[in-house]
This record gives sequence, structure tokens and C-alpha cells, in this order.
Amino acid sequence: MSLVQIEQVVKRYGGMISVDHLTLTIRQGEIYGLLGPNGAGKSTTIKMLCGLLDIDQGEIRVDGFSVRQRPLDVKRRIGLVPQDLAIYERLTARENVNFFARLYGLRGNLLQERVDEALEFVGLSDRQHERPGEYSGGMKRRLNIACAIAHRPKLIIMDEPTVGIDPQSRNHILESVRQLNRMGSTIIYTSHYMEEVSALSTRIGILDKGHLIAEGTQEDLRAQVSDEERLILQTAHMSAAAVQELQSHPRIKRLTETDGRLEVCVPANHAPLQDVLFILSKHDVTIQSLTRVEPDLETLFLSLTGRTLRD
Ligand SMILES: Nc1ncnc2c1ncn2[C@@H]1O[C@H](COP(=O)(O)OP(=O)(O)OP(=O)(O)O)[C@@H](O)[C@H]1O
Repeated sequence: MSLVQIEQVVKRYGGMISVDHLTLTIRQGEIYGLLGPNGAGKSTTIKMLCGLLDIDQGEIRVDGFSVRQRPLDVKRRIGLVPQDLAIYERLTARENVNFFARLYGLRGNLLQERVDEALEFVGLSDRQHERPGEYSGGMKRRLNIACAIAHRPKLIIMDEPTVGIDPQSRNHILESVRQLNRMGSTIIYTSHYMEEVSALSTRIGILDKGHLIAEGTQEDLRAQVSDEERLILQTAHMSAAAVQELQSHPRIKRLTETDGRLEVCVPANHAPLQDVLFILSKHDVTIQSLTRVEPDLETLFLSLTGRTLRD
């Protein structure tokens, strides 16, 4: 059963189109990973989905309710963990969670139980009476999550929740996403980190310049590029002539070079590695490291757009 239906949605800022006739469906029980580089339109889509930004064209429905016509019914079903922290530094952690849970209508004993549960869930019970000003970046992110889940929403949306945090908090957040899903919530998780989206998602949509350029399970997406692999070489003394010669090699499908980091797409199992090494050595390029990467989401993105996700 579908929980979210986005149909032909368009958003423009001034003359520029940020979300371009986007259509996608998210089913109940999924962890849907929305992957795309910076500026792809992920946050804009999420804001429209939550009713925080007007839709220019098209329609979004959550649990059957139109975001335009029934915004309150939609908001009640959603817990949003926004990209920019939405917590009050002057309130304690507990007061923050309490505040957001009250906005969703919780009162009395149930309110206190749910606040306890949310704080426990993100591992902040011990420090619930402190103000978040004293917290690390990762703890603030976890508090941000607690504020979004205390009302037990059907749909939890996390917009780049691991940007700029320590590995321990990152792992904690990724594990909480899985656990929230096991407890029954459908999750939309946006990120420009391929590894995170790969590790978490049951289905993945790849967004670029406001378009959904690919969608499917991890296996579906990998199968689209199973005939390619990538070589990543860190080099010194790279020259334009070497790049040019590599580009004209018949078996090199694509190539990007930034500050000596060379990424080359070649047919799988027939990697013309010797040729690449020969050309580089001919041009006196020093090879500092070389990695062979099996087809992955980055390969797919590169194959569809000619750019890397990090561009
Ligand atoms: N308030 C705004 N005014 C003008 N342009 C905007 C505004 N918000 C977003 N944009 C533009 O819309 C496009 C999509 O931005 P959006 O923030 O949705 O991308 P994103 O995929 O979430 O990337 P990021 O991870 O960097 O937030 C970008 O080109 C961005 O510059």
C-alpha cells in the first residue's frame, strides 16, 4: 500500500526550476533513500511534502490526504528531522521534546511516557535535564530526532541527519532509523552519501537537478551498471596531455579528474588497467594509490549524468 504519492510536482525559485515534474510513490513500511548531490532538490521536495513550502504544480498525498487541501491531517502523520537543527537552546532536552510532543496534541501521562520513550530511544535520558548548548553536534542531532518521533508518526522524514557529526553518533542514528522502521514507521531518508543510502534503504530514488533519474532496489540499480567498473587513482604531476590521451582510449567509457584524483569507468572484467598505467607512466604521472571499485550507486550516477555525486 502506498503511503506517499508525489505526482508531477514542480517547484520554481524565480526563473529556476528546483523540482521538475517529480513523480514517486513510497510504500508503507519502506526505508526509502533519496540520494542526490547538493542542490538536487531533496530538501525542497521534503519541505513540500511536509506542507512547509507551497507546491507550484502537481499533487502530494500522504496516507490519502492532499498536502494542499488537508495540511493538518498530513502534518499529524509526519515526524520531520530537518537538515538544520530545530531545537531551542534555552530549553533543556526534555523540555524540547515535551514542547514538540505537545504541538502534536499529547497531554498528561501519555505525554510524559512518550517523552521518556523518545529520550530513551536516542540515548539521551541521562542528560535530559541539560540544555543542548552543552551537547556535542551528534547529541544535538539525536535530540532533533527525539523531537520528531515522540508522537509516534507513521512517516518519519530525515533530511541529511548525519551531516557534520562524529562516527559514533552517526552509527547511533543509522541504527535508530532501522529500529524505528522495525517498530512500524515508514522512513524517507535523504542524503548525498551513497554509503549511507546503500546501507539503509529498502528502495532508492536518485535525484538530480529536480529529476528522478533512477529508482529501484539496490540490486535493480546495480544491475543497470553491472557491465562497468571504476578505477580510482590518486596521482601526482597529472598533465592535460595524459588526461587527453586517456579520454581518447577506446575502452575508457568515462573519465573525471580533479586535483590529481582520476576516476575512470571501464568495461567490467576487461579493465584496460595496463593501458591506463602505461599512458600515465609515459606522461611521467606518479601513481600514489589505485583502487578498483565494483559497480555501485556512484557508478550509476556517473553513467547517467557524467558527473560524480560529490561534484
Ligand atoms: N529559498 C530558495 N531560494 C532560491 N533557490 C533555492 C531556495 N532553496 C533552494 N533553492 C535552490 O533549489 C535547488 C534545490 O535545492 P535543495 O536545497 O532542495 O537541494 P538538496 O538536494 O536538498 O541539496 P542540499 O543537500 O545542498 O540541501 C538548488 O539549486 C537551490 O539553490
